[in-house]
Amino acid sequence: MVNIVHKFGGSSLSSAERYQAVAKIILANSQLGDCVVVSAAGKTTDNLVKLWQSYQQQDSQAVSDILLLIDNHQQALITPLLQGESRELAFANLQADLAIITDKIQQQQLSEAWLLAHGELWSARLLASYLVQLGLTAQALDARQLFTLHEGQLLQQKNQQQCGAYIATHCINVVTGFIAADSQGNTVTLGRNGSDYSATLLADYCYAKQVVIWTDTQGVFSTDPRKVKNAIKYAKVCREQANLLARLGNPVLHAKTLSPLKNTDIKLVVRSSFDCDAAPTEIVKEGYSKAKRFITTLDNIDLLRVDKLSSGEVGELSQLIQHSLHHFTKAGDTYLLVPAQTTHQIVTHLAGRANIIESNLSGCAVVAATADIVHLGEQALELFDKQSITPRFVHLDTNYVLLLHEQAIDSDVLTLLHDKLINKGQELAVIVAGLGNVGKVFLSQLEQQLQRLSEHYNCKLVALLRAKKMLFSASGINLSEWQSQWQNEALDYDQAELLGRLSELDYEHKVVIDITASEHFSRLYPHFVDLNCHLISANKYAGTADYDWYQALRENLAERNLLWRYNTSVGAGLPINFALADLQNSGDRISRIEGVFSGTLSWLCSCYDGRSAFSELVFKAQEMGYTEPDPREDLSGRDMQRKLLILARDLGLHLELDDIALTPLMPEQLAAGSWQDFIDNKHLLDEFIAAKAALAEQQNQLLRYTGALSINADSVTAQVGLVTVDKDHALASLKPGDNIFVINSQWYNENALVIQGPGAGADVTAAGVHSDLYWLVNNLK
Ligand SMILES: NC(=O)C1=CN([C@@H]2O[C@H](COP(=O)(O)OP(=O)(O)OC[C@H]3O[C@@H](n4cnc5c(N)ncnc54)[C@H](OP(=O)(O)O)[C@@H]3O)[C@@H](O)[C@H]2O)C=CC1
Ligand SMILES: N[C@@H](CC=O)C(=O)O
Repeated sequence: MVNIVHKFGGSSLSSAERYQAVAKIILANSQLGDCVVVSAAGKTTDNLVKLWQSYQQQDSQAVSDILLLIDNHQQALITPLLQGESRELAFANLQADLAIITDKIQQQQLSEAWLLAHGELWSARLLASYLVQLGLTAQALDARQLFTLHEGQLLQQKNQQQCGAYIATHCINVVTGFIAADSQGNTVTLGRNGSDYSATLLADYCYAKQVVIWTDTQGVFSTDPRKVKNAIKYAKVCREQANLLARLGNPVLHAKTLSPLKNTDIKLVVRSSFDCDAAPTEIVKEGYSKAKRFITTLDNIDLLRVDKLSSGEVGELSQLIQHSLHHFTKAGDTYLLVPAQTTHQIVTHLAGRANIIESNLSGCAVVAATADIVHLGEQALELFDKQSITPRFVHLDTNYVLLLHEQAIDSDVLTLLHDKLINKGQELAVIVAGLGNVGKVFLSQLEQQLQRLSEHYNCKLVALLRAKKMLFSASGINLSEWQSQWQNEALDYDQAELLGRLSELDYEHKVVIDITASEHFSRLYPHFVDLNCHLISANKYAGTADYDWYQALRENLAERNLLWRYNTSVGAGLPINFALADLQNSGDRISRIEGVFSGTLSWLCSCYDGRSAFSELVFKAQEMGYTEPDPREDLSGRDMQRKLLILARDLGLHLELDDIALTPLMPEQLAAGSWQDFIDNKHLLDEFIAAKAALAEQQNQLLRYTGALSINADSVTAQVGLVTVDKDHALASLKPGDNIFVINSQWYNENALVIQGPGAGADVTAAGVHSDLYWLVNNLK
């Protein structure tokens, strides 16, 4: 059974290295029975077209030059790819083909389509032989055996039978794109982008599940990414919009390509063969994706008014000029938008029924949801007015607006237009994990905050996750009644379901906000990144995971242009990460960070005076929401050790957690066992602290838990642990619960930069997570 039909265009096969890359893709993404449709390699079709023209002009010198060029090019592909007998056979076949072509030229019997077909034939033969050499079972198939047209119409039943007969289930079928046969067996071509069409036809005839168009762009973008740097690549586009874009001249997909998929469930995917890791665009059935916004530019366009134009006729004209055409009705008249170089052909064909209304115009079409289109049209006109661009023709339709002018739209104007019309329409899906102490406060402020953010960006809360349950609503959870929605609709927590739901989310951006304290959840970050999610973490586990994992995560994020904020993982809401980033970005070199980085330990040390047991204070700190879910994470010094590691890595240091020396604030035997075991043995903690405090008191000193990171030219040292300080020391008067970060750098050398304030607590931490979300939204703008 055919599972996938892959299609590789000419640029994907332009060199021997590209063939190798394509073979790798096939190896990784195919199973036996799948089809691979190929175009002519690199510039082969252009060369064959030149050969045809030279033949027609009877320019024999040019004919032999081009034949030599073609021969050399094919040899340059065959030589490095094939070895031994298969290389010899490929050379022999090529020479035989060139001899027949030469013979037909001499006999004046050359036909254009037959000649052009060689490009695809050579690609299919070479790729199939190369796959066989790599150990795969593969066969090359000539699509003239599969697709027959009679008077320009596909013979559907016959073609389906032929596909059934020739497509083998035991091998990879490498099929020539672009070509078919007529009912007499003569070669015909399927026109511009014909190979894409071959792929979707084949998928339809073979009941394939999916067509993957491997190309040199990464997918379908909101506008031309070569002209607008921040063009958005969409993960999903519905067929109706893809069709409209194709008719309006968007080069990624041709309207014809989509036609065989009508009324089928076949998935169409556009992927880059040059960057296989890049997320693709999926073209989905109506209703499976929300309408997106696009600006597609038009150049050298003529506008014709045509009497009584039927849709069938538009198809015929499109076939005639080998180009998609768009027609529309305005005030009872039918208009046709045509590439200026084809106007003559069309006007002649329509024999007096077409009038040229405007010629040689440029402009753009803004495509969007019906509800937005009037507003977007007005905004576009306003912007053009400011740029002194006067429209010659404007047409507002249900899901697009067409604006044609004399001046071409340069990339500066297109960027402005894109910022104004497209970026504003983007949506961010917010997924919140963790509804504990901090998460609940964060959520209680979210409705108001999303309102505020909506001035910059549309954000919707689409998922809430807890340890055992999760709630999804792709269209947005109503924040004023999320509790009842949770009660009625929350599902059992299931990791596969969670990842599946995230992958289905049809938003321009997604962010997972991790307010759990779960190491297991942090281990899902690479999956979230694969699903194109930005990350915000209050959770410290990912930032302190082993270095290789951490580094791979960072690299994956960077490759996908995704952002990761984790300001609250150190110092709760204090802007410590901002400050360090700022200093480094301004060229400063940080040499030391020291201080108190635990709200819990700060509060415990400051409040302990021996009058109440230390363990009672621990329970109080837990109640106040300062501690980690298991307060031993704080008492062990581990939480503070994690914070120092996060800061160290932010300074570019390649440290692991255990590179930071640690002395705990509790006896070692309390670390093991359950929290109840700890409670049962709390006297051990009380005695441990009382003894330390008494010793300190003898020196007229106090207990403090501090950390320090020192970076010298030849060494880095880092530790967290219990110290004693004089009663007049700055740390002695630290407000209970406050953190303090004392930063020395090249510029803050003698006189350190100090950041101080509450370092734990649900309110400040939730505020810090909101600050990260605000930062993210601003950076998405
Ligand atoms: N408290 C503070 O002052 C500060 C805390 N932080 C960090 O914020 C995070 C949250 O702290 P806090 O709110 O106090 O912790 P809580 O223990 O109060 O809340 C943790 C939440 O995470 C949920 N959870 C646990 N495992 C998973 C999982 N696998 N998937 C989804 N949800 C899960 C829990 O679910 P359930 O409700 O079902 O148990 C709970 O809702 C921690 O990482 C902490 O280090 C950072 C700065 C300051
Ligand atoms: N338990 C932590 C909370 C913040 O990270 C602390 O006390 O600092």
